[in-house]
Amino acid sequence: MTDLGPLARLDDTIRARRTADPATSYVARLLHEGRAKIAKKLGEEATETVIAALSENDTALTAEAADLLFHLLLVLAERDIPLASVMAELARREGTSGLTEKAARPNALPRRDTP
Ligand SMILES: N=c1c2ncn([C@@H]3O[C@H](COP(=O)(O)OP(=O)(O)OP(=O)(O)O)[C@@H](O)[C@H]3O)c2ncn1[C@@H]1O[C@H](COP(=O)(O)O)[C@@H](O)[C@H]1O
Repeated sequence: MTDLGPLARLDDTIRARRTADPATSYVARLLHEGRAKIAKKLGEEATETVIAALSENDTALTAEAADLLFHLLLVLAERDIPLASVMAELARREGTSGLTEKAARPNALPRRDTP
């Protein structure tokens, strides 16, 4: 099973930094700048992750994935959504194929594999 320890620890650190001095804490500074700036930052990191995903550079993709997770935790912290809630949602989905779930949606159209 994946060790979520470091992610949970980082989440605790981020939430503890909410009241830190923006002059000495990146987390505090970004939170101080507000929701729009944090969301924009997450978008930038997502784009950088996509670019890295399309490259053959595993080191770059690993680093961008870390940046993306870090900024996602910031977005959640700013909204006061516990990481545990996201984990619980993933646990709820465990064992349900994405294909099965999608087909069961109201108004789901039959899949067309050919154009
Ligand atoms: N994991 C991280 C982490 N990952 C990335 N970053 C910072 O996220 C920022 C954004 O990355 P970019 O490459 O986009 O930086 P940039 O281009 O200079 O950003 P912009 O000027 O475009 O806004 C950088 O300053 C990185 O250093 C992080 N900053 C902090 N942490 C963790 O958060 C903890 C608390 O940090 P502070 O709040 O700074 O004490 C640290 O101890 C770390 O564990």
